[in-house]
Amino acid sequence: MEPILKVNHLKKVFHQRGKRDVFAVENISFSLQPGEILGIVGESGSGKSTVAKLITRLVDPTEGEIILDGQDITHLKGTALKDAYGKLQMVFQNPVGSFDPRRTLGDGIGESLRNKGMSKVERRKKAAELLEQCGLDASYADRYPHQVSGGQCQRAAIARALAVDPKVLICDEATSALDVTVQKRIIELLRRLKEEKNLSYLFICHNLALVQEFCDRVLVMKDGGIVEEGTPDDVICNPQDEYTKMLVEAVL
Ligand SMILES: Nc1ncnc2c1ncn2[C@@H]1O[C@H](COP(=O)(O)OP(=O)(O)OP(=O)(O)O)[C@@H](O)[C@H]1O
Repeated sequence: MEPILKVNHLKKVFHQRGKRDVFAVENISFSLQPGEILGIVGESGSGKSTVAKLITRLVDPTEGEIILDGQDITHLKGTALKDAYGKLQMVFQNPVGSFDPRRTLGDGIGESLRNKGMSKVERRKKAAELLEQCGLDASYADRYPHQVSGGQCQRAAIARALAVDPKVLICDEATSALDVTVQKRIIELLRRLKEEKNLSYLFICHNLALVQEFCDRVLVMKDGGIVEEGTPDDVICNPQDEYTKMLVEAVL
């Protein structure tokens, strides 16, 4: 099967004026299959978020290529990049901060549909539908981000990500700010949506237990590189790499 996302020899060096360069991501390659949930773990600073930002082109790679659904998107710009990004969306750790505080959740969810030429009425209808798919009553469309709980806001953020019918969701610590029960419900929601919409997830998470429960495969990152890769049972229960062993022991 053709991977839905493929990353080849990706590298990112941050140049900082008057300071040493930061080698955040060094020559990493991996692929994500359709319908797969691929976890990325690693200690703080190992480069996980930079990988997400490179794939979503929030930052430009120093070297390497990013192939999304067969298309090389590494150097796309402007409208071409926007079009390609209909297939890929991101869900962040802090849902409240990811919405404009002066606009309702419904407006936030409908924003990306405006570019598709949808009328205001159609956008409202679609936002309500998406909220319901994500387990929230349609009336939440009229609430502001500060008027909902963290879990509800994350559901709205997932609804917003789904508005453009993506194929891949990148979840960067998407459940880390939520308490354990809410986290569990968001995971259940992501599981259900994956089946219903045939999504693939890149799931960046420092919680190894959650990765073990949720992911099909996991990459372990250290100092910008991948040091181990395999099923969560293999990597977490039987780590081969010394760093992975240390990471697993640290949470036991
Ligand atoms: N814009 C930037 N400029 C300079 N250095 C950066 C920049 N963004 C990230 N870095 C550095 O790149 C390295 C990787 O950071 P990154 O945020 O990808 O790590 P992470 O594994 O996601 O960490 P965490 O789990 O704490 O979020 C770190 O040393 C970080 O300080």
